[in-house]
Amino acid sequence: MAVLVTGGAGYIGSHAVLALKRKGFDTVIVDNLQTGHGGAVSSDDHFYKGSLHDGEFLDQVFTNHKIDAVIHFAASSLVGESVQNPLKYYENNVGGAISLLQAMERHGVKKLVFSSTAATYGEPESDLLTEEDTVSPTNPYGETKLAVEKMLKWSSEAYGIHSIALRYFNVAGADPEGLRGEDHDPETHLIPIILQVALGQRDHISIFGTDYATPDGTCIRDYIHVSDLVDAHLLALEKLESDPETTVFNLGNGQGFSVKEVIDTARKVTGHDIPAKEEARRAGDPAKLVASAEKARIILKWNPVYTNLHDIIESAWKWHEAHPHGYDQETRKGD
Ligand SMILES: NC(=O)c1ccc[n+]([C@@H]2O[C@H](COP(=O)([O-])OP(=O)(O)OC[C@H]3O[C@@H](n4cnc5c(N)ncnc54)[C@H](O)[C@@H]3O)[C@@H](O)[C@H]2O)c1
Ligand SMILES: O=c1ccn([C@@H]2O[C@H](COP(=O)(O)OP(=O)(O)O[C@H]3O[C@H](CO)[C@@H](O)[C@H](O)[C@H]3O)[C@@H](O)[C@H]2O)c(=O)[nH]1
Repeated sequence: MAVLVTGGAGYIGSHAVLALKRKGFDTVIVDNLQTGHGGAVSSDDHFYKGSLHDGEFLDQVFTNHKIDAVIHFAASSLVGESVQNPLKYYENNVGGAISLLQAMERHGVKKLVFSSTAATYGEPESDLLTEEDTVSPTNPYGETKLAVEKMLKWSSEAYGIHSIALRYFNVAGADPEGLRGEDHDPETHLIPIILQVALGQRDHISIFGTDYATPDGTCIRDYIHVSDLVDAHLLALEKLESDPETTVFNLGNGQGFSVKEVIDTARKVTGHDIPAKEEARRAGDPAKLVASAEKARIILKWNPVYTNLHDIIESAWKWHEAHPHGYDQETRKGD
């Protein structure tokens, strides 16, 4: 029995594949490499290059392998881009999930773990967001993820496809053994951009907005290490095995850091100056997103290891120093 990982050549998906294999699972990867990398796939992986939108392609994958469960990472996932091009997000995230669920239904696969997001909440009504808080996204990306969560609820009732949606807060860091890391092109995420400045690949980091209602005026986010994050997926698979209830969990560290605090911490980690320029707000950004992950800690028995921002940035820095051009120089498979 294998776990199908959609988006398994992407940042988080490739770390999940490693974690699954380290636990002895057989894995199958589906990815169209629109933002993923052949270099993030091992030569011995079952890798299918193609799109979720292609039902016949998915049928082939589900026919070739006995798939027991799916972890669905494949999506478009940039807040700012989603405001500029919302239909791309509805097409890829909602359309892709529909096509995947239809294929699962055709092939009798009943377990799904879904990458959802803190962006489903919108402007928070409380300091620590729980799964009970109001969901009211401030950007199309969050809307599409919320739409999929709702589809999953109805698909559970109608087709018996049970799922766990994991609402990630801001994911950062790299595989502790250095085998995978974060490489987006163009990079838009705060921590890797800061590290590109430290590497001398950019002159400065832009701080998007200094007039938010936060202590230093910059946005606050809850950063979570990718290894801790993927561990929760394995626990979610176990939970679906023993108790197939469709539900949602937050994944974060419960501690918020402002953009300025992240830059300061990166200066300490890297020993570089990292010049910063204050600029206008980026559309779609809520002021503050910090998780209560109590539900995951209690029910999934999830116990994150990297609870310190310094350690998370240090782990990302090690990968960036070792791979200053990301996966570019590395062997690609499946191109
Ligand atoms: N990075 C974060 O901080 C964060 C936070 C919350 C949620 N998420 C979610 O986690 C998931 C993974 O994010 P990531 O940062 O690894 O992004 P990523 O862009 O690195 O990975 C996404 C992968 O999916 C593939 N893909 C996209 N559309 C596809 C399609 N139609 N068919 C086949 N493959 C397709 C891409 O090629 C890529 O390899 C996404 O669903 C994202 O919304 C990420
Ligand atoms: O050059 C930059 C890049 C980002 N930021 C700010 O840094 C914060 C974090 O931004 P970023 O790293 O782009 O992450 P988010 O926009 O918070 O979104 C990430 O985190 C979400 C969960 O909170 C996920 O759903 C998204 O997929 C993922 O991209 C935001 O306030 C940005 O405005 C800057 O000030 N300068």
